[in-house]
Amino acid sequence: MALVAGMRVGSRVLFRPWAWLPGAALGRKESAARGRVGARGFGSQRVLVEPDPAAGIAVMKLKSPPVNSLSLELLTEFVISLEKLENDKTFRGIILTSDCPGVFSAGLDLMEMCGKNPAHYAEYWKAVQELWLRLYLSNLVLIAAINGACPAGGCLISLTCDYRVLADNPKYVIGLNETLLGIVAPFWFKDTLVNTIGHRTSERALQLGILFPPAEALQVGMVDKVVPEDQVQSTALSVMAQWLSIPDHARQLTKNMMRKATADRLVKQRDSDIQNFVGFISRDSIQKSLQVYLGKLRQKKG
Ligand SMILES: CCCCCCCCCCCC/C=C/CC(=O)SCCNC(=O)CCNC(=O)[C@H](O)C(C)(C)COP(=O)(O)OP(=O)(O)OC[C@H]1O[C@@H](n2cnc3c(N)ncnc32)[C@H](O)[C@@H]1OP(=O)(O)O
Repeated sequence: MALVAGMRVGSRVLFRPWAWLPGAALGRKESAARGRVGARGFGSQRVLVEPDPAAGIAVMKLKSPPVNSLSLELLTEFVISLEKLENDKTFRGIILTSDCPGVFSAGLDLMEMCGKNPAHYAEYWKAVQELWLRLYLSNLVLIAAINGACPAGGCLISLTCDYRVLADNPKYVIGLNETLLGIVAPFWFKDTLVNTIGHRTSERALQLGILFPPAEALQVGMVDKVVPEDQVQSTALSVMAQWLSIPDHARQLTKNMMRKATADRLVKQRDSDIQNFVGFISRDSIQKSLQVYLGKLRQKKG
């Protein structure tokens, strides 16, 4: 077996880019929970996993009501489920979707970024980085079945997937809307977007914080297919079949070739990226902006 840049070619699991990342190792309890997934569903409180070993795929459903905001707990459970599937050779692909009606994910949990201390912000940001790195460089085919609104961090998660299917509902907007909150998308959010929709469209979308409705999302390439709501899952399954018809080793090496440089940019500066986040989010002006935004979200109801 040849070794290419740390990847063992000839076995199904070609690369585990996170294995050497600081802080990537799971604790003993979590490690013990790993193992073969088998045919029964597994998962955790916030991440449901429905395996189909015969097909070599699993459907992963985010289930953190009301809006799948990416709390520290959800991020942790997400990473654990992902690693379980990555480590089980039965699985070649994951369909990522939501169990919360009308929302794929509301993005990063604003409560994790408001009124906490620097140590908490650092821990939180490290978890956000970790999930992005694992998703972005995953060996598995990832298909996002986007069955709800998909702003900011929710959009980022979908952008790490190899293919995005969006339900045709005008409420299901998608984009990196950070500027609308008075915050700035970090460089690796930006890079992920640029790699998907190109520089000029990203520049406009990021500065204006555009949340694209389905037809526009399709037009700019933010998603690959828009289908009626009741066809999202079946479309994701047929797209998956097409991607799984490609030999794993060739597809995985190609994916790595396309994505590694982008991931490496973050890997090389994880600590400084955490420090930037902590410094930025701790500013009084940023805390005020987030509070105002949260207030508007709550008022919307009343
Ligand atoms: C000098 C340069 C330095 C650069 C350094 C850079 C350093 C980094 C900078 C920081 C970057 C940080 C990046 C952040 C990315 C993000 O993901 S931020 C999150 C953005 N998310 C949003 O804007 C979405 C907000 N939510 C919504 O729009 C809606 O909730 C929805 C469309 C998703 C769903 O609508 P609906 O079904 O009507 O539900 P709601 O009634 O609105 O919400 C229910 C409930 O949930 C609460 N909630 C909603 N979103 C969030 C969230 N993201 N986090 C926490 N909580 C959320 C909402 O307030 C309601 O709560 P209550 O029931 O009222 O208590």
